[in-house]
Amino acid sequence: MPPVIHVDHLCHRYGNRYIYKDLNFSISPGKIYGLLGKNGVGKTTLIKILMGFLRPVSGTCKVFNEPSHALTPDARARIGLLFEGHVAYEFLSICQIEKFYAPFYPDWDTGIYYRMVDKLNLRPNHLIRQMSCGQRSQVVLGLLMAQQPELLLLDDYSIGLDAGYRRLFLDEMREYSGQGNRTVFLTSHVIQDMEDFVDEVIFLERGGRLMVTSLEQFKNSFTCFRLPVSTNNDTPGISQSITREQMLSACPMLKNIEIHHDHWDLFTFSSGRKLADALNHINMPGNLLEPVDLSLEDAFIGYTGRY
Ligand SMILES: Nc1ncnc2c1ncn2[C@@H]1O[C@H](COP(=O)(O)OP(=O)(O)OP(=O)(O)O)[C@@H](O)[C@H]1O
Repeated sequence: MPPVIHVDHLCHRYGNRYIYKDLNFSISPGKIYGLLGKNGVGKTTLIKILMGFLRPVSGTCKVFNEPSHALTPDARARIGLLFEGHVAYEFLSICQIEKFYAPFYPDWDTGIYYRMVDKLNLRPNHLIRQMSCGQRSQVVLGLLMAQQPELLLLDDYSIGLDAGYRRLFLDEMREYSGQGNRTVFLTSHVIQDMEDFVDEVIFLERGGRLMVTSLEQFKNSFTCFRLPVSTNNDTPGISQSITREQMLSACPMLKNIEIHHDHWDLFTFSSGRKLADALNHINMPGNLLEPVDLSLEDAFIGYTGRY
C-alpha cells in the first residue's frame, strides 16, 4: 500500500537558520504515529509543512502522493486537521459551525457531529467562544469525526485539557483509527498519553536527526541501567573523578547519561550483558549495573536528554 505521508530530503529554514537539512520518513496507512521531540526541534514546523501552511525550502513532503503545499481539494477532503488544539471560527454557535464545515467534506456525517456535541448538554445556539477548553475540544472532536477523514493530523490536541477530556479525546481517536485504514499523526507534550495509544513513534532531534520505530520495539530495546557512584572511593561504584563526557566517548554504545548524586543512569540500545562487558573492558564496574524500569516518559527523557 502506498504511504500516506512521504517526506524525502526535506529541508527547511527560517531566515538562515536551518531546522532540518535532510529529513526522510514515510507513514503507512492504518497506524497511529506520535511525533516526539524536545521543545524547539521543529515538530510544529513539520506539522505546518504537512498541513500545507509552510512550503519547504527544498525536498518534498507528499500527502496522498501530492505535495502538501499544493493539495487538490479531493486530497484535502481526506484529511482532518487540528492545529495547536484550536477550533477556528469561535464566533459561531454549535449548530452554525456544523453547517459551515459540512459542505467542504463529501463524507460529512451530521449524526456523528451531534453524537459528540450532545454530550455537552448545551443548546445548539450556544457560542463556541463561551465554552470551556474541554467543551471546545468536544466540538473539535465532533468536527473532525464528522469529516470521516482517512488521515488525521493533530498538533498538540491536549493543550488546556484536563485528564478526563484528554482521555475522552484519545478514546474517540482510538475508535476512529480502528476502522479501516485510517491513520493518525499527532504531536503532544503529554508523553504518558502516547504510551497506550500510539503504534509508532517518530523521534525528532535537534538538527533533524530522526528515528521511526514501533513503540513496542523502542520500549523493548531502549533500556536504562543504574551504576552507583563510589563515595570517597571506598564503596564500589563509578569514580567521582570521571566526567559524563569521558564516559560517553569511552563507551559509544551509550546514548545518554543522567548524573545523580549517588548514581548514574546509563541509557542504551544495547543489552545489559554487552554494556557490562564494554564497561569492564574500560575498567568501569560493569558488574554493578542494575536494570531500571522505564515509563515512556522516562525513556523519552533518557533518549532526548533533559535540556
Ligand atoms: N516563523 C518563525 N520564524 C523564525 N523562527 C521560527 C519560526 N517558527 C519557529 N521558529 C523556530 O524554529 C524552531 C522550531 O520551532 P517549532 O515551533 O517547529 O518547534 P517545536 O518542536 O514544535 O517546539 P515546541 O515543542 O516548543 O512546540 C524553534 O527554534 C523556533 O524558535
